[in-house]
Order: sequence, then C-alpha cells, then structure tokens
Amino acid sequence: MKIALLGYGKMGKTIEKIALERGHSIVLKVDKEDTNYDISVADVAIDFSIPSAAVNNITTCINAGVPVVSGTTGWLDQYNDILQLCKEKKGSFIYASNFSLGVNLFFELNKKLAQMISPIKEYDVSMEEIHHTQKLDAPSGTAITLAEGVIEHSAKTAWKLDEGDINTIPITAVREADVPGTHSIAYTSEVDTIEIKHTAHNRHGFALGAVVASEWLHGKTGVFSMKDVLGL
Ligand SMILES: NC(=O)C1=CN([C@@H]2O[C@H](COP(=O)(O)OP(=O)(O)OC[C@H]3O[C@@H](n4cnc5c(N)ncnc54)[C@H](OP(=O)(O)O)[C@@H]3O)[C@@H](O)[C@H]2O)C=CC1
Ligand SMILES: O=C(O)C1=N[C@H](C(=O)O)C[C@H](O)C1
Repeated sequence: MKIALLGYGKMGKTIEKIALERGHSIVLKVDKEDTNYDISVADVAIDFSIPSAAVNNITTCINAGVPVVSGTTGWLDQYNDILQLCKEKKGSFIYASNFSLGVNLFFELNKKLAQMISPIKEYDVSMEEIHHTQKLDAPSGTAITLAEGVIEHSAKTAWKLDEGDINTIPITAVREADVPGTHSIAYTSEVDTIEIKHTAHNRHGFALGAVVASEWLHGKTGVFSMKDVLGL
C-alpha cells in the first residue's frame, strides 16, 4: 500500500520502519502545519500528530476519500463530529487510544476485573499512567479508555485527574524521562491492594498495531475500532 504519514515524530518514524519492512511505501510525510498536501496520492493515511492538528488531518483524509487510522490523543471532544463526517462521506476511519495488541488485551482484562470487583464495596479503584516528559496531553488516551471501561462495569460515573470520590475514578499522570507508556489500575481495601499493570518497553507494539490496522482498513468503509481489527 501507499501510506501517508501525518506526523513524523517518534511514532511516525517507528511506523515508517515497520511499514517498509512489511512491503509498503511511504508516499507522503507531513510534519508541520501544512494544509497544502495532496493526500490523494495515498491508499491510506496514518495520523500520529499533535492534539491540535489531528482533526484537520483526519477531515482532509475523509473529504478526499482516503481511509485514515489515527492514534493521536487529546482531541476526542471532537470525535462525534468526525463520526458524523465519516458517515456523510462514506469514509473509512479507525481511532484507537492505543494500538498495541497487549494494551487491547489489557482493556478487556480491565473490564472483566471491574465487573468482578465492583459489587464488593470494600474496594475502591484508582489509576496511574506514566509517560515521557514530551507528552502534550494528560491523562493519556489509554488511561481515559481504561477509565471508560471501569465506568461501563461499575457504579463509577466519571474520571478526574488527581481527584476521586465515591462516584469518580482518580487518575494520576506522572511524567518521567523516556517512559514509552505504563498504565496501572489498583483496587484498594483497608487490608490489601489488587493491581493490574501494562508496561510498554518501547513504541514497536503501538506502531505495528497501527500498520496492521491500516492494512485491515484498506478496502473497507465505515468507522471501526481495534476490537474489530483484532477480533476481540
Ligand atoms: N494510539 C497509540 O497507540 C499511540 C498514540 N500516541 C499519540 O500519538 C501522538 C504522536 O505521538 P509521538 O509521535 O510520540 O509525538 P511526537 O511529538 O514525537 O510527534 C508528533 C509530530 O507531529 C508533528 N506535527 C505538528 N503539527 C502537525 C500537523 N499539523 N500535521 C502533522 N504533523 C504535525 C510534530 O512536529 P513538530 O514537533 O515540528 O511540531 C511532531 O513531529 C500523540 O498524540 C500521542 O499521544 C503515541 C503512541 C501510541
Ligand atoms: O504519548 C504517548 O507516548 C502515548 N500516548 C498514547 C496515550 O495517550 O495513551 C498511547 C501510549 O501510552 C503512548
């Protein structure tokens, strides 16, 4: 496939390497505020840019009929607008807060654990995410997806950065040099803590997942998720 990379930072460069290894070609790289690029040269676009650019990039692709995979986080207040546009234009779109196989399995484990523990009132839930210091958004998109998974299967109704109460899951966001992404969920009672944790050792899993998702999306129409791609 001919792939356009919208965002050529840490993720864009890792995706390029994997895409070339899998026999694809990179026909376009966009790394700055550039509204003049011709996306129609690509079979599929992969957007790992910045929160303020993602919606423009995705809109450009959908308007041009180019399937788009986006992993950029921090723009989800506009997700429904993108869904609407994609429907109107009969476009092809996948967003995932995390494209790695391991984290997508972890999402399912998180929901199962919430379902199991939420009736037991002795335990209260909290979350922590740790990322590198260049990260622009907090909490991470992955932490938000994890919180939504708990909300779906418990009496909690919301999440909040650093603060929690009977209805709200507290998420702590820690920034440390060079950490690719660590997420943990803890259920604490007076006597013990049950904790699950996912640690990314590097960015390969995220990037491979994004390339696999773009291969899967090519030739399909609609809005999909990594659950569809992985058959979970
Ligand atoms: N879903 C997932 O699995 C994962 C998601 N992410 C998310 O992906 C995004 C990118 O992460 P990462 O690669 O680490 O970040 P980087 O900061 O390394 O890369 C982002 C790149 O986007 C560029 N950029 C700025 N403006 C635009 C624009 N208008 N169009 C296209 N590109 C632009 C930046 O250029 P410049 O520096 O010059 O501004 C930068 O090179 C983040 O939102 C991150 O949270 C990250 C890992 C996994
Ligand atoms: O910015 C990052 O680096 C990452 N962002 C994603 C997120 O916000 O969840 C995924 C991963 O944790 C790395």
